[in-house]
Amino acid sequence: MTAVTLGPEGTYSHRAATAIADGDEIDFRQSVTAIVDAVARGEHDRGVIPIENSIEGSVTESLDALAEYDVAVVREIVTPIRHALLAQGPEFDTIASHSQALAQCRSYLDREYPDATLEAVASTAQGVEFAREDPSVAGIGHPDNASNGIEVLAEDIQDQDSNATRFFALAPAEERSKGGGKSTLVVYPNANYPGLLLELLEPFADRDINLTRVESRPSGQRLGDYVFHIDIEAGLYEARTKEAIEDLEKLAEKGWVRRLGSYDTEHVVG
Ligand SMILES: O=C(O)C(=O)Cc1ccccc1
Repeated sequence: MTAVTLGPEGTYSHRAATAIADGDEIDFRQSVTAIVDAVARGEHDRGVIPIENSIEGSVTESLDALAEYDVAVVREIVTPIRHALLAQGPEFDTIASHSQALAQCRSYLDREYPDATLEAVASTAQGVEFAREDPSVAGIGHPDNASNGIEVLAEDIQDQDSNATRFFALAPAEERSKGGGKSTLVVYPNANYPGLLLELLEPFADRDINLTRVESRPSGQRLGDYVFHIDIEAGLYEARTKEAIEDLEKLAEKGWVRRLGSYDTEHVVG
């Protein structure tokens, strides 16, 4: 098996991929969309992408890629995120990291480095690479990225100690599993009328199925038109889930319903 995740080496996504990869070869891409594309094309057996953070919320590029490409979600990995400030030394004026990491450390950065320029780059490890090449740049990432001239200037700089991120392990669409305690669906109703969202959620409430997440993302078709991402606490194999999705499909007859798959949550210590 081969896996693909966000690079370069040392990203949080890489750490999550390593935790589930069983020694498999891991390849890297510069964006979440490129990872999902590689799995959809069958270039890799597994892809690991960040989905949601406890401080900053959804990784919108991931949600949009899951609505666009036909892939399966086969595992969910939750891991604590503890950020360090990494640089060649204290003389830097720019802090480069993934937009989620910059946002997760907003209070610390405002307090300690109010004059620094914040630069969003492809990943945390990419920011550390830039810091390795340039003493005027610092990165934010996992402290294990400190090596080859980079030191840890501060640890645990995230705004909340409980900072955690959910990652999905993706597989080609035909490997979709119906077994597991949770499932993810993407719904595009292609309609807009009073009570639509209420109607979309009723099939689950009526069958006592708990929702763990509802997110709306613009469909890109027109302003005010949305795709909904729904996580439920039930497996696709269950009769109540099948019935709820049949109701959902009737409501979304002008659009579509995609079952991304069922899985169990795995907690991995960072
Ligand atoms: O850039 C990384 O290291 C990633 O894997 C994305 C990310 C960024 C911040 C917290 C969790 C995941």
